[in-house]
Amino acid sequence: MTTGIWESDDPVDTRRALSASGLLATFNAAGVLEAADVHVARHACAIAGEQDPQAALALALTVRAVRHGSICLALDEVAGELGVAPDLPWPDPASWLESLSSSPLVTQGVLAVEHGLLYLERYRRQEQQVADDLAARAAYPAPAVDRAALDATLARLYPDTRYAEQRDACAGAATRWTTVLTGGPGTGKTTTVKHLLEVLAEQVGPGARIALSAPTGKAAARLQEQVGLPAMTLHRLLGFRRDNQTRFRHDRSNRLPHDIVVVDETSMVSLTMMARLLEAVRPDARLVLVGDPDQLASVEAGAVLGDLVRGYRGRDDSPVAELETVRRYGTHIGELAAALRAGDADAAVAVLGAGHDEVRWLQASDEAIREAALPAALAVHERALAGDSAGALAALDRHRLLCAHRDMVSYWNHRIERWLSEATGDPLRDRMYAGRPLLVTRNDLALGVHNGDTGVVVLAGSGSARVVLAGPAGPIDLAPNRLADVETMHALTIHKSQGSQAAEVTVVLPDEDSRLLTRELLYTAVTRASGVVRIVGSEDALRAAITRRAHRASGLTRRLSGSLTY
Ligand SMILES: Nc1ncnc2c1ncn2[C@@H]1O[C@H](COP(=O)(O)OP(=O)(O)OP(=O)(O)O)[C@@H](O)[C@H]1O
Repeated sequence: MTTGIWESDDPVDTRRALSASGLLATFNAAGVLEAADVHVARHACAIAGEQDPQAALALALTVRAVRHGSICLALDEVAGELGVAPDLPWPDPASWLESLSSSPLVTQGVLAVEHGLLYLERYRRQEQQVADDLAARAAYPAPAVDRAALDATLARLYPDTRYAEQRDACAGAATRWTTVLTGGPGTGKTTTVKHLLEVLAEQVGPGARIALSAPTGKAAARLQEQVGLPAMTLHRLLGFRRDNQTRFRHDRSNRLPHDIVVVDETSMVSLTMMARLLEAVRPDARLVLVGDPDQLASVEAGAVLGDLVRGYRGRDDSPVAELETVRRYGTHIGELAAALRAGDADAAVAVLGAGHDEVRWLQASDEAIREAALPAALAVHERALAGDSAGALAALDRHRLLCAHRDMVSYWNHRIERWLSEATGDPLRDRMYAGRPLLVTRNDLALGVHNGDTGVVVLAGSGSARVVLAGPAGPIDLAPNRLADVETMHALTIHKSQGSQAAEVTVVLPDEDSRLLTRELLYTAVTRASGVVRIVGSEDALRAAITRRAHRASGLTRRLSGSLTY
């Protein structure tokens, strides 16, 4: 019997491509390919005049790989990696690859084969561009450095050797055009960014133009709050274009004017965005990429930050500065995060089982979730009814309930609304009830709101409902009917929580056999908490999460560590 990733006998399942035949139909029926993969492959083969079913299968699997976050596909590994259906008619990898090299799909620029890896040509080009731009930045004549000023400033910021890794990171950023600053929670990334900006602004001189940026509105708002300088989303920095979703106003022919560009939460930057950023930053501008490579990668394809860290490892000229020492002493969240990063399940179980107030482990029950989530929902509701926008937004950040799966998010959203209604006596009949926590799910340029922004419905003085969103430059107040794309946020997927933090976080683990349950997912969830983290789930689920890695194939690490000269 074949075991698919998703299997369905339902004839109206939208993942079934009913018009498919041959290999594509077989792999679709087995749950390996979804309808979208099949349709793209069939369409491209028809246009290119490719009739070989194995070539169509290779293309469909590459589309599938990109859909799952990879940049490319290793044909010799795909069957093993999927771990499914050994009795499916997988072609022999060597002859499959061989025949692909002369496929019209390759000669007509749909697919590309490089070093045994299969790419959609667009992603191969972007990956090469990222490697080339980084190489060009490294080869550009090094910035002129005022050594005396640098040494004096570093001595003032770091009077002793306690923060040597931060000092080295600042010194490196002064002497290179590109810096990749990495570290887990509480290792001092924010403090280092502040210091590094001081050092770089002094080196550039009066009037230095600084851009602070992050991939999401929420992350940009947090960066601005922490650093005390205006920050914006990467999309805004690069300049939205209404006519094109993946191109920006600033590019190679219209570079950003800034002398210093800092990007926070770089783990969330996709390959496409990194390519756009690198082509827009002037070669003689300092670029500082900050992030935690152990977190979940971007929603779109690529895990660029992790690739950069691995690709530069061991190179004398590496621009990577790793902060390894946790500076928030006594934090058990830090211990748990370190255990997760190291993949040490026993250590994670020990920290969680020790009964610390800061890190709690609860068996799954409605009561556990109710106790964790209801007080925060009540606090938001109370402030919202009082018309206190700032208080409601602050209460919103007190607690996050995080789940792996979207269906669990809607389940808990309904449960919490019911508990809230019972506790307050408010039937919450109105869709936009006071205290409804909101997550924006689509950018709206006209309103200045971004996918990922959070907010709350607040009762205004007139008694009418208003939506108040936490924007980078302060609260954004809107009439509810102006926001079409919002979801209730009593609970949130871990993916959507990336780039945000809350004082308390409750993580509901899915079943141990959930394919979403990976070390990166759990690590990302745990590191969203600044004060208290609760894990709700079984030991089996916890251990399964720590063992399973989120793998994203790309050739960037090899391009960076390979034969390229810098
Ligand atoms: N050079 C330093 N001097 C004094 N205190 C420091 C220094 N570096 C870090 N700290 C302290 O350590 C703590 C963590 O630092 P910081 O907030 O910069 O870390 P972070 O990596 O940005 O954390 P997070 O990812 O959780 O936001 C803070 O309380 C900060 O004040």
